[in-house]
Amino acid sequence: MIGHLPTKFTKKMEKLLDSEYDNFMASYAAPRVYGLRINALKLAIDQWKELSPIAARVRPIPWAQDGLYYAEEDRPGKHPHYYAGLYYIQEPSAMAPVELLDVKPGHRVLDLCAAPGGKSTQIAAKLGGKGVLVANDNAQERTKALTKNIERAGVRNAVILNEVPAALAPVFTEWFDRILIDAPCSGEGMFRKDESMIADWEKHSVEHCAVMQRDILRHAARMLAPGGLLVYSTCTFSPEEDEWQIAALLAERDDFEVVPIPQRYGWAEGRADLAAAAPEAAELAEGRLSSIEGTVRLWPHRIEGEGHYAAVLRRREAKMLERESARDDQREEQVLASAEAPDRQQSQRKKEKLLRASDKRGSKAVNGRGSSVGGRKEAVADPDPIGLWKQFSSQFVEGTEVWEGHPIAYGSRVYLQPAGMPSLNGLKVVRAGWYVGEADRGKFVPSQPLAMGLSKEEAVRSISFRSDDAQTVRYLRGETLFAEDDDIVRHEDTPAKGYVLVCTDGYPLGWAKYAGGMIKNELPAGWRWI
Ligand SMILES: C[S@@+](CC[C@H](N)C(=O)[O-])C[C@H]1O[C@@H](n2cnc3c(N)ncnc32)[C@H](O)[C@@H]1O
Repeated sequence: MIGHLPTKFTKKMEKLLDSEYDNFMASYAAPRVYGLRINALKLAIDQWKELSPIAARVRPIPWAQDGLYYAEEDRPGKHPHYYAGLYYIQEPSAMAPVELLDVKPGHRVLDLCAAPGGKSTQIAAKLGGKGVLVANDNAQERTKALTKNIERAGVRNAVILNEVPAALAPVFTEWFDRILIDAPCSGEGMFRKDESMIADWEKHSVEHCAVMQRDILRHAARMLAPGGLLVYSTCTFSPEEDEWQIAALLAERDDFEVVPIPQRYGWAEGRADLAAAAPEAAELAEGRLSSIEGTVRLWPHRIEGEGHYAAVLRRREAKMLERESARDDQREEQVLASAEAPDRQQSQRKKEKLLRASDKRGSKAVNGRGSSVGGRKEAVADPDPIGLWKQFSSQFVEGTEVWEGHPIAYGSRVYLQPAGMPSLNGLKVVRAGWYVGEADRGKFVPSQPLAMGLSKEEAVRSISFRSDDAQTVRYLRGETLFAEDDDIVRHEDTPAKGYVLVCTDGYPLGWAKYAGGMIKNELPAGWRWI
């Protein structure tokens, strides 16, 4: 492995690490560690341990509340609990940034570079269903995995967008309490986990990444409410992408300050000495430059995890300082005018195209993915999808009257959108909220994300198989199952026939339709066991 590392990289690291260099290089020969994070939206670690065959072999990840190391041979991605969204498989160091973000239920949180959604699902668990998660990624293809991961985790209060930060900033100015920038980076910290990152590193230069990061940070700063926190993280070691980015932001924004991260778990402090070489460092007072020591570097030779960098920044309560306003606003407008115009025009053109396509089909949501629910035929436009949802939910779902969020319709699809969102007009919206289903020929068809976001108790009809029962995998493979009326858990006055929530160990996997002893599988093809 060490032999594959580019010389340019090893030379740079030698200079950076000095006496620690040999230990660092030795870490590439050490086996990598594996992590999963229990989804607190569904259950607590202790509850999962009672159900899981691998519970005896996991160990806590010190810096992550619900994080656990597991043994590679246990392959938790091949267990029904994974399909039920009981955990997310995530590299241990990658769990650190959200722990630093201090998310509380009720916050408005932006995950600006969110795909495939590891940190979004972690944020959602910390919100506990209260407040708003806006998960965004500028890569359309990657928002598919993001959406599926958020939906599998049973998140009810997320809006998923596919935008560039410049398009979001005017819509969400000073709107968020918490912002995470898990920035696209040169990925030097991931060389051990994923060797393909080495080829990428040689292709995408550190300088190119640094320019992108600067742009992302600048727009993110506009979206943070005074008093709010922003966490900036990368999985790379290059100072240009780490400490330099923080130096540049501090130089540009007097109202931002570093919140020092306590040195624990073998984490190392950020390198103010390296920040001093940033082009903007000369504009920084000594105290602000040295505050960059309060950021952290996670080195693979010091911890059980891959390489990472993280900084916590607070926007002070006071409004932006006078000095900044005139000159910087002018400059920012110029940057926006040049960067934003093509993006927004393109976004508007794309949206219009999607809406035209949607009108033609008369049924599809603005996400433009054109996927039908449950592999069925396309839905037929219905004049009142929200009315049909209300009717459906009053019959099939318990307790919706206390749910947060309000129904909105895009074509025939219905979403529950978190309260208080600004208008999303003009933005590329992948999910306008929790996608609960769609109207089709006067009926409401519940969605897979609705199933995943419910608890067993909320469905008026359910059936649960143990995770080691062959029926569970058969359901996940899309097969028809057989049962008796008495196997369907329901209220006395509810007939056995109809939609039933299929669960494993009590946690939802998807819908089926029960009639006369047959459980007809409604699991969409893309959600099946592979
Ligand atoms: C390190 S990955 C994020 C990983 C993710 N936070 C997770 O935990 O699963 C960086 C992401 O940033 C996205 N990205 C790159 N440039 C972006 C931009 N200008 N705005 C928003 N997202 C961007 C990439 O598509 C990529 O998905």
